[in-house]
Amino acid sequence: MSALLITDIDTLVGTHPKNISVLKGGAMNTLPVINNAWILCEGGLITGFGSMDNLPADLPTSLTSISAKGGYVFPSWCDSHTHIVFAASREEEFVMKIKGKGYEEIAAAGGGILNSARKLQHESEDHLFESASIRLNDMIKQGTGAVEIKSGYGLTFDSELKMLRVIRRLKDAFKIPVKASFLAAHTFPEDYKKDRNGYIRLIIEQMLPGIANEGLADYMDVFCEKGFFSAEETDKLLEAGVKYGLPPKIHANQLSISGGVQVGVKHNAISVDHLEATDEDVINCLSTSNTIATLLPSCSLYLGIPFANARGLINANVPVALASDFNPGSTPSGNMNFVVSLGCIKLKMLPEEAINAATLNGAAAMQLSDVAGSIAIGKKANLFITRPMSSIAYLPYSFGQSQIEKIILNGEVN
Ligand SMILES: N=CN[C@@H](CCC(=O)O)C(=O)O
Ligand SMILES: [Zn+2]
Repeated sequence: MSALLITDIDTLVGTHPKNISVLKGGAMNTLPVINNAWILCEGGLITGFGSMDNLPADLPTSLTSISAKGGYVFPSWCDSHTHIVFAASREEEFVMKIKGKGYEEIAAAGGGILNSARKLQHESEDHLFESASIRLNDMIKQGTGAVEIKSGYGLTFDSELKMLRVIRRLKDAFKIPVKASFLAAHTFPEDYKKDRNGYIRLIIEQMLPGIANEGLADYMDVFCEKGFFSAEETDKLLEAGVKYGLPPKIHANQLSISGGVQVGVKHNAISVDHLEATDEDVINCLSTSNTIATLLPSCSLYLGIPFANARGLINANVPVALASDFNPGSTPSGNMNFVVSLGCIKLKMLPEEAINAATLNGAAAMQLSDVAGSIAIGKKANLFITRPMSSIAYLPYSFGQSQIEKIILNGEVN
């Protein structure tokens, strides 16, 4: 693999000191840059960067050199919350929503997650891998360079493991870091609607040991929400997950104050995600923890539900991450450029805050801060080069349009 040198970078963005793994509160507004810069990648890693005035003379002999032609270079987006393994789209529900039906109503009528679970049961592992690969390639073209993917459309022992095996294949096949979350507790399958404890036992006594045995998951996820899993049920599930070495990353407070944040924090969740419903207790609870608040503004936009209180969280010194939530029901989009724009437009995050939330804090929400999320020596050389832009703020400002010209993965132009 030859080394890659990128020169003539108008602005190299996100040159945080390597020891900073997550940004909280006021620190989220600090986005260090180098103007008129170069960056060197060797062996798939960032091995040097600096100002063009100090371009080293002793460069590797086998070197590919490209000019950024006055564009900006960013660390790739770190999308820490997705559900991209699914069997089929759900545009029939999209039309129901246009006609006025709500997310909970559609779910109660057998749509929603159960609809996706029905569609996934008979889908082959190969087919799921192929369709998820197409989605992941699209996301990479839009600047994503690290991703978390959830199970949760299986809801049976075989189908949950099938989903997790697909995620493992994605881990092996793609050049970007991929993390897997086990989300059998996404909803109660039809057969267990009247036997909730039975399903929880199935997860704890059969699925978790099976998954641990094959090393298929990195995290335990639960949809803690009215009509789905209660705080008490979530507590039990997270405790079991921790016993099998799976730290929690959970869905909390999407539709109501569910108690999920408090339960997540109790079990040292890496992140609690959604938080469209938030009150003072939730913010206070997070502000005294190390748990990241992962906000998913594309979901709010698509479902027409409230946007999370990013300002309240940042003001309370909580680390905030932004992610896509790409899934067939509530967010059929994995475009992180758009997520960053929504972070600014609807969550009132400053461009620097939104970019940090979608890079370094996204990496932290996948425990990947040592390899991704900023421009630092030794991190993976997953980057994107933009067109020339007038400022950093132009990126989220030009919403719905891509400024990305080139994708670099593992130090190679893609
Ligand atoms: N809320 C739970 N899970 C997904 C939606 C799943 C679906 O509707 O298929 C989410 O994060 O939005
Ligand atoms: Zn989700």
